[in-house]
Amino acid sequence: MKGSGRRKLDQQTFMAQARECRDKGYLLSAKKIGSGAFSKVYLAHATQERMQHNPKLASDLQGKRHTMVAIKVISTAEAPVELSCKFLPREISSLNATYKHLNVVQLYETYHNSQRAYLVLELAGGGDLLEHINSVSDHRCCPGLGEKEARRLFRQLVSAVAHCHSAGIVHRDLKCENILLDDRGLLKLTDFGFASQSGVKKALLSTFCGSMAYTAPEILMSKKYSGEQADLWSLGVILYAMVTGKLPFKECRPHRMLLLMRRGPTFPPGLSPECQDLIRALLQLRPHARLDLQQAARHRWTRPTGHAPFCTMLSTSPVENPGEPREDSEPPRSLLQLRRPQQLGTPKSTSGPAPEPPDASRSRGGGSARLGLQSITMANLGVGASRQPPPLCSRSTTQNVLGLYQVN
Ligand SMILES: Nc1ncnc2c1ncn2[C@@H]1O[C@H](COP(=O)(O)OP(=O)(O)OP(=O)(O)O)[C@@H](O)[C@H]1O
Repeated sequence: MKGSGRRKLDQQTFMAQARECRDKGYLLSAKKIGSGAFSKVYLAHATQERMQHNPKLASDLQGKRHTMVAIKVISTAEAPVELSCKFLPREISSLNATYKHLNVVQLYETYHNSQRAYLVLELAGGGDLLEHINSVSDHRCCPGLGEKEARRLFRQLVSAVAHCHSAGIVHRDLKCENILLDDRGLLKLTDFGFASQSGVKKALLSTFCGSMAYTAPEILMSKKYSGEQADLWSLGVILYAMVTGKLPFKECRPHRMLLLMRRGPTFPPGLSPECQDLIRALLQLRPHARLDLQQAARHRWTRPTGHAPFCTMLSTSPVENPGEPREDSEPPRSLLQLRRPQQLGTPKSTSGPAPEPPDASRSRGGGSARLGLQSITMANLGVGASRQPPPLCSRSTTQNVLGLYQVN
């Protein structure tokens, strides 16, 4: 279709979406604040009438003193059937199960027709953690966030993940792109499309999920795994990315990735020994050897001497815990500044052959990532043998987080 024809169709689609939202009590703005493979996320306003009919929305927006929400519009008619039948229901039920925590994006309501599904979400207008790390790195002319800010965000992240786990939800796709910030600098965990309901039995899982750079070794090895322990590994990768502006292990080929994991992370000079210790304790090859969430929350880096105890942090009750004030001087970013770098907009597919992502480590799993892994075991990776000191980082293993999207 020619450019003008495409634009006209897009306009008609948008008008239809705006009408459908208005009928439900939301005023859709033309401001697109994000997109996925089959979804677009718009800024919208809830009408007073809608708030009167939706107590979740009313209580939350009154506290925030605005009427803005984010509406995620999913083109179910165009998407693979798996999305409507599997990933979308999973996302909705996980968001319902994790309602309500200050650091997990809230789902206010959903509606759908034969063409589209709509998710009315809490607005997190401060961009994602990846953008934040990159912009702070540029600002400081030094990769990564300062440890003080990283600690503030990490505490909120641990709290969010603990809340999900206590609600029986394992995320399985924890990564910087799935962590949003709001205008107050509060962290909001999102994108539960790969989440799994672990239930009471906490059965071991076997599906390959997530993005390779954040994926736990046991998943790369196609082992049955505990979703909780796999999430802990991803937390270690995210913390490393926050404090260094880089990924600890960067390889497209799973077997090479496993070798890097076995060697362990290397750290830039100047990073505190406490922070290094916490990262190492999360990035343990043996899932059982990883710190659990309670231990991560009590670790001396997370809660240095003089910090108020953070006992409310791991509260399992589904109520808001008090947010922590921003300690850093980074000003909150306004919605007007919200944008995604061009290269982040590459569509991702939830099934079938994905359009080639800019970097394979960003693509979401799938069978191909497991090829050739069957013969790799903890034993031949040398787990348990004494560790060699990690080699100096080479460029390929310490790619700047931004660089991830520039590699083909
Ligand atoms: N609640 C929100 N507030 C602000 N922005 C949001 C919100 N939810 C999503 N976004 C923006 O929209 C983008 C796409 O959202 P999301 O990742 O949920 O869509 P998706 O269809 O699951 O994407 P993918 O195809 O990558 O899985 C996010 O990266 C983020 O920038």
